Amino acid sequence: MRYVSTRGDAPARDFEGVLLAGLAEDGGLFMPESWPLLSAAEWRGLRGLPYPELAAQLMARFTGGAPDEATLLRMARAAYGGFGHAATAPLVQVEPGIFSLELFHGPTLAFKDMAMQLLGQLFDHVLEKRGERVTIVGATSGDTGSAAIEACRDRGAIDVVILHPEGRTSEVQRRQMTTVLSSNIHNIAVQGSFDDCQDLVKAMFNDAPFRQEMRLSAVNSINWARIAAQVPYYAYAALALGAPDRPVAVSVPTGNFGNVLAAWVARRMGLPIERLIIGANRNDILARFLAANDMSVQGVAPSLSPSMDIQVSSNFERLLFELLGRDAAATAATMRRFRAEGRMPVPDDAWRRATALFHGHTLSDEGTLEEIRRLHRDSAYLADPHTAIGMAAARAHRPEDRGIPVIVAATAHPAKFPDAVEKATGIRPPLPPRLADLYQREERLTVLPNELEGIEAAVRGHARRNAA
Ligand SMILES: Cc1ncc(COP(=O)(O)O)c(C=O)c1O
Ligand SMILES: N[C@@H](CCOP(=O)(O)O)C(=O)O
Repeated sequence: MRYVSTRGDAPARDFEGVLLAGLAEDGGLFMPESWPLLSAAEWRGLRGLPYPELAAQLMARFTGGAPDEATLLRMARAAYGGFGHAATAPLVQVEPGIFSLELFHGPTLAFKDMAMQLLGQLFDHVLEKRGERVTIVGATSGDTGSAAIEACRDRGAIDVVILHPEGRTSEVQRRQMTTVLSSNIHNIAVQGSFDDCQDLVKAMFNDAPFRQEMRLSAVNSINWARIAAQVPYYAYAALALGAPDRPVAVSVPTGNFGNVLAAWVARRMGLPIERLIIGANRNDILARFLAANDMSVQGVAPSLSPSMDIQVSSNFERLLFELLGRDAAATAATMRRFRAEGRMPVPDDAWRRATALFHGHTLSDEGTLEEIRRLHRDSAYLADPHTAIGMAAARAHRPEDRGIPVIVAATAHPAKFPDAVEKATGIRPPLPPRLADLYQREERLTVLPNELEGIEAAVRGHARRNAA
């Protein structure tokens, strides 16, 4: 299995090369050269498998034998063994035809653990095999950071530097990152937005000498391995609801477009996912694109669902590449114009193809609170603000055929956003016992302006051991 860049000007790599490289050298994102397709019989054969076995079998379709399936299974068992639910990702019926796929039973209480716990194992395996070290630089609006930190803390061959937007995460999210005092973990609060943090990360990757010197690697969903490891949970839910013999729809609260892209990949692999519904908060660039082919950046505004306070959705480039018929030169030119002008010129026929499958829905903060309240009142279900947006989007855009169930990605535990949940329901969800003293723990972080030079200097300081 080989991977190519969406911008067509970087060497193709194998899975392990893609894992370590993160972003392609031409600034593009890696995509499989061709899609692994499973027959209906093969999908049926996966029904009822425990989650780690399913994950290992599907990941093996992307690794091309390195790592092999037996190694992947060992990793998946280790990755998901510590989850707080025996099913790993339980599927809960919330109302007729609408199901919550709970992806928040991992150590940091958000869906990021589903991929990141496996990535921690993968990095260890590949780095040990090659006798190499890496410096992981990541951007977070709150959840990727803590999941990466938890997965990589105290690992000998990895230094981790996470950038988060100062003051724009929930307190629980910030503390989950900054209270990990392991010597290989470093948190930088950037005076800017998540988009600024993500730009800084991409700029570090595009600075070739720095990238080489620091041996940079990525844990954001720009790294294909993240997307691959998010595919199995959609298969797990769809198979449980009758796929491949029954179509399903999926609704995903969306920011960087990684999670919904993983559902799209599952469809590309042959699962009958009939509709993909995107929930957005006021930072609704994707919903505006779907409604009117208006992909224009308007500046990031804080909301009650801070993990989705994103305007530039990195993974959209992967869908664009497909919509443009895998024309890498056209993808690169479109991305250059988007960066220069803040507006993405998507050809009309490509936009129409996107709208045939994707539906967008925007919810205000008031609407989010109302949805949390409604879910609690009508279904006795406590949802975090991100999940609530996915639920509202599912109800608004579910297929007309009510026999098609909608799987809603429940992306965070309500205890990560206790203020919003309490405001809506009067209930303050408690943190699990292992995090009960989170508010008393010592924090360590550096606050820096949104300037590449200073951030690179900080990364260099933290990652000295990696210098070539
Ligand atoms: C809780 C939560 N929900 C939804 C999202 C949006 O997911 P994605 O960025 O993959 O679109 C995020 C951030 O990624 C998140 O942390
Ligand atoms: N919401 C995310 C933003 C980064 O997304 P990623 O999927 O690209 O890592 C976060 O919580 O950090």
